[in-house]
Amino acid sequence: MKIFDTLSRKYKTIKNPQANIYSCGPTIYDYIHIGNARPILLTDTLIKFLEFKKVKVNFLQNITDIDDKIISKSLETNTPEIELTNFFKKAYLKNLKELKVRMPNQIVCISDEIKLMQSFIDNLIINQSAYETKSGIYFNINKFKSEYGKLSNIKVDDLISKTAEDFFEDKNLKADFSLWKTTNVGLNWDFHKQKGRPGWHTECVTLIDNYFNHETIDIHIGGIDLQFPHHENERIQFLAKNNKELSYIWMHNGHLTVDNVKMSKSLNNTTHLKDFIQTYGVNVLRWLFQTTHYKQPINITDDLLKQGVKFEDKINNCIKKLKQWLIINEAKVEEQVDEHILNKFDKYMNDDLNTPQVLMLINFLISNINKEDNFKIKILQFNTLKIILQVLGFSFEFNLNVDDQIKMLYLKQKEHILNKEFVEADQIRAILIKEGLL
Ligand SMILES: Nc1ncnc2c1ncn2[C@@H]1O[C@H](COP(=O)(O)OP(=O)(O)OP(=O)(O)O)[C@@H](O)[C@H]1O
Ligand SMILES: [Zn+2]
Repeated sequence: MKIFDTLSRKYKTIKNPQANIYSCGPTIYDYIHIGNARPILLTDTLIKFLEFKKVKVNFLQNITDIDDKIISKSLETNTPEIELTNFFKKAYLKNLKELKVRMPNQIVCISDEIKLMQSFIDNLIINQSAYETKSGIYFNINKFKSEYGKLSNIKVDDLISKTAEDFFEDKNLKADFSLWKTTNVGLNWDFHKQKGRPGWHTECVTLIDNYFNHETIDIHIGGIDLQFPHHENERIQFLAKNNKELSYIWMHNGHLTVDNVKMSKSLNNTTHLKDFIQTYGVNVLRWLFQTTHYKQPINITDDLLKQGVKFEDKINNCIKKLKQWLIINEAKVEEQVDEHILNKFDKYMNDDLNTPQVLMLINFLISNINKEDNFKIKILQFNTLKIILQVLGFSFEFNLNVDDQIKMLYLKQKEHILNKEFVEADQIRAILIKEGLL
């Protein structure tokens, strides 16, 4: 499969029978919003497709439960950090369940691996890629001037004038980022005779380094806003410690926007995922993300959401009609699939997850199924549609088998309608709606 790699700015191919994948998880100081769900569902679609292709996936995700934003929220709301992060961790895991994602093989909270981070940092100090000052421990960018900035196409000299990293007098270079912050505010640990906590970039890279045995992973995923400084800083630390690339492919998703502005907590323009799911359901969200190539931004509008609801209705109606058709024609469901269409699906997905093209294929299949009279072709196409929808993570009532009693009721209801016995027909109608046949 071909995927665009942000580092080389080229398409790269995933060929191995096994893939190690890391996706930056959320910082848990609030409910996640639907923008945050974009990298989650991108990772899910990618993994479901790779597994469909029989690739064995090992997927690791972190949960950032040590962070400045968490400390601020804890102070603001007068809630202990641990209470706060426990609450939002539970909410996050519930979100993953509701999204019906392929769960990570491991989910690791940063606070459970502080020792690992300390030993990772010690490694960098020993090989002079990091240095200690009063305010903390910093990465020594001077040592990697030719490598640093490659992922985000930034030159170190430009960075020094632009960087937003806090400027501490005791850093060698303004752009040197912190691996460990000396502080006694918020949760902290003893390290090098000072109290402090790890920096965010070190949190992620340490997990990757440890859980994937210091080897280059296959795919690293995250939103485009993380490309710099977060991913740049992850990459350079891994390179400094292991003298290898962190990831073979860096995959970045575009933003979900509102009025063409990034959906973001700090801008107060978010819709919490839990609220979206309650109003629209997960299928509409998956559809929304698949309408556009994952690298492109998506601007969310009421009109777009209406189209998503229509898409879901269209599939539900197709399934209902097919069930009715099977009853009337006393036909049995068969297993065959349309290999030609599946090959097309494969081709589009192999092409850097071209989901917009796959959605067109789905629409084509639905209209074919609806108008097809030939029993074999109709079922063949439905089976193919079902596989495609499942790989894309959609949930529908795919089982076409109908209980004998419900079949009889359906036939009876048709008879009542024919005889103009509308009261009786309506009574049965309510049952049939409940059973998903009407
Ligand atoms: N509007 C968005 N569209 C797509 N992806 C997003 C959006 N906002 C955040 N992400 C992604 O969600 C993931 C989790 O990020 P993180 O927890 O750092 O979010 P965040 O930066 O706190 O969100 P916010 O920007 O709202 O403060 C990251 O991969 C990030 O790139
Ligand atoms: Zn990360």
